[in-house]
Amino acid sequence: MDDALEAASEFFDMPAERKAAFACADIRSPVRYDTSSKDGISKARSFLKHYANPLDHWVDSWPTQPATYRKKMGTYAVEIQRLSIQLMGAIVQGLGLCPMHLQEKLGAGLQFMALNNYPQGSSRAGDTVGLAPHSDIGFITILLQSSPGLEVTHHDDGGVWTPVPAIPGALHVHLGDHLEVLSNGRLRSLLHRAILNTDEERISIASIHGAAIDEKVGCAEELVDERHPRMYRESSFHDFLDFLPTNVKAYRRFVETLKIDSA
Ligand SMILES: O=C(O)CCC(=O)C(=O)O
Ligand SMILES: [Fe+2]
Repeated sequence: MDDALEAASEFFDMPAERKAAFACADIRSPVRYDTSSKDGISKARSFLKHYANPLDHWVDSWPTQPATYRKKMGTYAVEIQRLSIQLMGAIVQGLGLCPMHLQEKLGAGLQFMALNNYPQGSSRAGDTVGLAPHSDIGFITILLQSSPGLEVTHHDDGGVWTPVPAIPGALHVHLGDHLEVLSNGRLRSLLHRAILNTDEERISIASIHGAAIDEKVGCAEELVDERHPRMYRESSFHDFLDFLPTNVKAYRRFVETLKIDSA
């Protein structure tokens, strides 16, 4: 975990032109660096996003500088992917589904990593939010943060934000839109955001785990019955990417757009 944060930090410390080599307007690009977001809120954040599972398929597109990047981030990615499968096994079992449900699909599934770099914030400039509220696609997100900044809200809390402490050696795990769909609404995806620290810059590494890029995710049949009608249409990660550019002005969780109108 320390090595992963160090690799991320060394990447962001590189001169702007080196990092700009990974800039790409196409959100489907396997590697993408940017210094701004389209939402008009997450202005201070810069990020590097890339796929990671299976590692040997993607690692050749990763940065070669800093020299240890591929080794350090690759080791972290493989361990986190393994952890995601263990956690998903427990979650699936907790839903009363067969523990083997999804195991194969997850092994060949999506691992999408977002390395985020937030500068030190200045409350005087009113610069407090580093990343606007959103939920993640995928089943679960495993997040590592160098210092506090992640905040979460319960759906019924009316916009009360709770900071997630940065405990050394701890990972934060939250649920994504596709787990809400899979569980037919028994679980809900988590709205979260990042705020800027006034005393230090911050790095977070979010690893999103889901079904393969083109695989449609729907409600588990075992969780659909007369008392629990199917609540969501099926969708893939690709469908999510198609939706993203349309979700700029008035943000909606992707999963909201999948709801089947029960009327
Ligand atoms: O920086 C953080 O703590 C949050 C990052 C995040 O939510 C994301 O990359 O999806
Ligand atoms: Fe997120």
